[in-house]
Amino acid sequence: MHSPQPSRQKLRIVVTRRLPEAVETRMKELFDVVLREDDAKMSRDDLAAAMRGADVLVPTVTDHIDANMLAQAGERLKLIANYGAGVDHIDVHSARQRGILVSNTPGVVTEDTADMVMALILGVTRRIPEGMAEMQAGRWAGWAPTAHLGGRVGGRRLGILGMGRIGQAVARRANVFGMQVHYHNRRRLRPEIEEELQATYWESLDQMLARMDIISVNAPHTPSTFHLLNARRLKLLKPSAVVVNTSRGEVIDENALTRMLRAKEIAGAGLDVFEHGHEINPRLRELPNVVLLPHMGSATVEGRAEMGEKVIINIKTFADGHRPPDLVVPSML
Ligand SMILES: NC(=O)C1=CN([C@@H]2O[C@H](COP(=O)(O)OP(=O)(O)OC[C@H]3O[C@@H](n4cnc5c(N)ncnc54)[C@H](O)[C@@H]3O)[C@@H](O)[C@H]2O)C=CC1
Ligand SMILES: O=C(O)C(=O)CO
Repeated sequence: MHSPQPSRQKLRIVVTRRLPEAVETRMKELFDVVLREDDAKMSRDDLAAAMRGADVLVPTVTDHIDANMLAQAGERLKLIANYGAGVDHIDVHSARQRGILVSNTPGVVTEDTADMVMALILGVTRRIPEGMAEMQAGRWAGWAPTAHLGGRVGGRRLGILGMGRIGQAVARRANVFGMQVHYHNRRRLRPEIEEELQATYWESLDQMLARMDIISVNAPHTPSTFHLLNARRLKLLKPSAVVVNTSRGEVIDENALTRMLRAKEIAGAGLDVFEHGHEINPRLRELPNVVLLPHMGSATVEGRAEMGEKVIINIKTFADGHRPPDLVVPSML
């Protein structure tokens, strides 16, 4: 579909953030690459300039590449090789219309992010941050039969919203913890996978929400999932329910969730991602029944190195005139 590209050395690669050192070293060996000296998020103007000067841009989730930015990019940009699995910060449709390919790094983030889902579930249900705060403040007065009581996760009904790579990895873990796995997904899984995951499918998201003890959000942020968990749907949850989100903040109406947590209409939440990036609703920070993490679901040394390797493979394959293996096409979204 694309004419053969100029050789690797001739492609100018521009990276928007600092990447793990080994990844940057490998990129320098392989490509004509412009790396960052500092690690601040690029301003819109700097990002626009980076896009104009690159054959291949390597952005991250903090770079908002909308139709307007793409319109200013000029003719040079051919590939956006995203360092990350989620691509909701890139207007993939506009890129496609302009003949700019988009690739991402799926798969290598799966297990680490699923681990973090379990950490959030346990953190909220077993009240880990509250216990830690007590220890750090020197307030612990010793073991007591009625202190620090949380809820047992074994036997609880876990509803996974978005049963893709990460959702399925969460299901495997949840089975080991003795939870009952339920899911809602755009498409139902094949029977043999459902059986392996011991997962019950709900065609109706509303019906699933009303019956779950814990909800894990693992569907990507797309136009069809924006505020999928809106005030109306959040109200369907049991007051004892816990909501965990490691996908993207925009899938949940954060203000509605905050209001309901404050009113104890939802028992707790574990959030790794927020509706407005790192600007989180300040009221969330005041709540004891909430565990907040700074978007660190995929943050392992191993995972971040593998994400870099994936980016490099996508660029190399493209530079050799082939379709990048992790090409994102609008119909996937
Ligand atoms: N917190 C973190 O550090 C990380 C967050 N992520 C986020 O997790 C998301 C999911 O990643 P993967 O599991 O690898 O993606 P995936 O594409 O394998 O799975 C997503 C699933 O959601 C389903 N889905 C899409 N729209 C839906 C809808 N409207 N209703 C129900 N289901 C819907 C899809 O059919 C698919 O099965 C990424 O898009 C990214 O935003 C990914 C990695 C790390
Ligand atoms: O990969 C992603 O989508 C992330 O959010 C960070 O790893």
